[in-house]
Amino acid sequence: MTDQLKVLVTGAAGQIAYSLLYSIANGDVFGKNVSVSLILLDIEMMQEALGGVVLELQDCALPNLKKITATCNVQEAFTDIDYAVLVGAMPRRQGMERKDLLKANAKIFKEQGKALENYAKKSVKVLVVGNPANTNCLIAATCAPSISKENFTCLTRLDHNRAKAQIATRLEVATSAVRNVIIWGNHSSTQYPDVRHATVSVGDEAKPVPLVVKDDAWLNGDFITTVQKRGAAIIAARKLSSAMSAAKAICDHLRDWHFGTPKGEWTSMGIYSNGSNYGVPENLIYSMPVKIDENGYTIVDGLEIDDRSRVRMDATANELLEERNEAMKFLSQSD
Ligand SMILES: NC(=O)C1=CN([C@@H]2O[C@H](COP(=O)(O)OP(=O)(O)OC[C@H]3O[C@@H](n4cnc5c(N)ncnc54)[C@H](O)[C@@H]3O)[C@@H](O)[C@H]2O)C=CC1
Ligand SMILES: O=C([O-])CC(=O)C(=O)O
Repeated sequence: MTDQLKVLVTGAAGQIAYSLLYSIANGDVFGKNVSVSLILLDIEMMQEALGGVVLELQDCALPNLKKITATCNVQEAFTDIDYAVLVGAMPRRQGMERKDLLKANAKIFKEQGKALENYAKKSVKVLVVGNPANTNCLIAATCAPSISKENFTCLTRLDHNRAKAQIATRLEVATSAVRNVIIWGNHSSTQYPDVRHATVSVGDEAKPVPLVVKDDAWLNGDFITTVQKRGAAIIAARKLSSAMSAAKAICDHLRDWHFGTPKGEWTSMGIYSNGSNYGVPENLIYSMPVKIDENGYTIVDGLEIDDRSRVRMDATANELLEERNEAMKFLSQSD
């Protein structure tokens, strides 16, 4: 494993980045034995504020933080990077769905896909956070054809963590006792949070979540809608979208991708579908359960899908197909 990493964070003057950068720079994500060069990209207008973020990072006096580069220059930002954490994008406001952001944000991911193609290492690992995350990720991957599609992922770990926390709260157990929830599909209100294969530790035993919860009406109803609508609930309360929990989820996603998932556990990531798993159409970024080791991620295959799940998984795929149509129209109309 390399002992030096170049990590790009876009939207670096924004609110998610403010909660994220310390953890990356402190070694909580890539380990304490790795020195990190942080590249912070934001638009020109935000450079003064970004300068303040740099001052604060310096003042943290972190031993692993080798270098900080703050820039609005895309070529400088993307050159030779190992990780691209693409956060920079417009957030939604109350009353919007995440797909309403596609028009505003698609051009960012087109430009950054091209920058990945032209300047990044071919082994770069890309995490798209900016919404609509799945379709922005597909745009970036489409614009970077020489980089393996497997290297493009989007963040659904926040939804995964939300699902886990809902179950843990309901059962009054630690979140660490709940394993193997799944988020299927789009990071949107059509996502399907699935606990049919999840377990909860009771004493020394891992028991199926549905057997321990003993309330299928809740599991098929309020549990699902709470997770689906959690982002909107946070916006309604804060008048700003989630940032602390989003940053934590980004760290979880990156750490698992870098070091692997714990033995016996999977996680949820938005990944490229080649059409071979769970009836998900080809050429979508769709959230699925994955296990990760030193060879990369593998989709957890062979889980039984019941009729009710099938309907939910297809509904979220259909929404992604609609978003893809809009995105491809945008790509073909713009140069
Ligand atoms: N996938 C997920 O689970 C989540 C996704 N999000 C999304 O993350 C995105 C960022 O959210 P916040 O940090 O709260 O927004 P924010 O508005 O606080 O920060 C966004 C930053 O991106 C910058 N930016 C805009 N265009 C850029 C470009 N072309 N290159 C580099 N930087 C650029 C802005 O200047 C701003 O500083 C939003 O789209 C939000 O909806 C938020 C929470 C969870
Ligand atoms: O809801 C939003 O717009 C922000 C987000 O993606 C989330 O909190 O999951």
